[in-house]
Amino acid sequence: MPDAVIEARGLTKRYGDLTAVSDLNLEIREGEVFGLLGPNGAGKTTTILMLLGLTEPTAGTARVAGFDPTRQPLEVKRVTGYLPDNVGFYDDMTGRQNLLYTAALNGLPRGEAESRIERLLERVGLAEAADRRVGTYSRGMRQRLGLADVLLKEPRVVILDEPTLGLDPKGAQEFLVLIRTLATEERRTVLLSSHLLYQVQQICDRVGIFVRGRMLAEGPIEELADRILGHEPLLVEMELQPAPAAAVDAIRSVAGVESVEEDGRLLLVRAGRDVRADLVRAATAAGAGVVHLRQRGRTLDEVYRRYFQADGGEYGHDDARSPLAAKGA
Ligand SMILES: Nc1ncnc2c1ncn2[C@@H]1O[C@H](COP(=O)(O)OP(=O)(O)OP(=O)(O)O)[C@@H](O)[C@H]1O
Repeated sequence: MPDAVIEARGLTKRYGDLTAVSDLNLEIREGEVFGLLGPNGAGKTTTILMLLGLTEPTAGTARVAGFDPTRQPLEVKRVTGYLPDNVGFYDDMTGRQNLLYTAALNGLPRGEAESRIERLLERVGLAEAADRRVGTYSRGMRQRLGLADVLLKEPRVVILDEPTLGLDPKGAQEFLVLIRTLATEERRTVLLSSHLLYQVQQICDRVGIFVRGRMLAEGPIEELADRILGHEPLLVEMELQPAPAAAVDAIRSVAGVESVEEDGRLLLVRAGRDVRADLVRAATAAGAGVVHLRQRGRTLDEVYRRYFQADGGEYGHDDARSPLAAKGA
């Protein structure tokens, strides 16, 4: 791919017996937002550290803006802004002072630094809090200051590790919109990692699903859904109260319904087409009340779960460790 800004070929990292990243192949184009998605310990941070030249791969190669992170770490650093999952600032200094400090470290002339910082503080929504001590900032404000810090050197590539971690839903949403503009308005290339599929999928052009060091699938979310759920029947769960036997028979005879199973108080209806409206009509006509109806499958939730199951089913729906448990977080 000629215009790939981030590239990995067979990238592998082993720590003793543990393979943290296994044979990763990846190409991210200019102006693209790519989400590396997977549960804790999947190997996302290790991948990022290899791309930044902060840890050496055991095998394989990487390129960032044409540079080899292992051999040319300084060149990679010059064109890449990195926001780690735990960004550090001097708490006794104000937001503006922290940015001035970074600008000085990067050798930016004072006048240029001041005007750039003014614009960035405005952009990340910190203009009013700029002269407050960072120690008084919320997690969301620190993240926004982190983004301003990353953008100071106008990087071509922006890499963010778990950028929405610890943010409330509104803060996360605002921060994601800000990240999206880096690609859409400025053609920067963005790689972010997250275990919160629901949060980040909305701004990613493509995602890679990462489990135990391996990228199991990669592409736009809709394509992944088609690939894994493409020809499957729809599954609808219903709860009826009252639930006369005649209603279950009526549901069975709705055109397109392939099977009806009873699972406690739930009816699981499998169908070859979207039969939801017909199910409600049939049940109601037979004297039932529909108190719950939900379509299972063909949702992102299902796509994610299937990839984990395909990998050995480590995570179930109700497992607190499951990425799905964080849904809506
Ligand atoms: N320096 C190290 N030495 C030994 N093992 C390590 C080291 N760094 C990471 N690992 C292991 O490599 C695996 C991948 O870790 P990594 O931090 O890349 O995962 P992650 O997907 O970023 O997860 P998290 O969201 O928890 O940071 C984990 O099993 C981790 O324990």
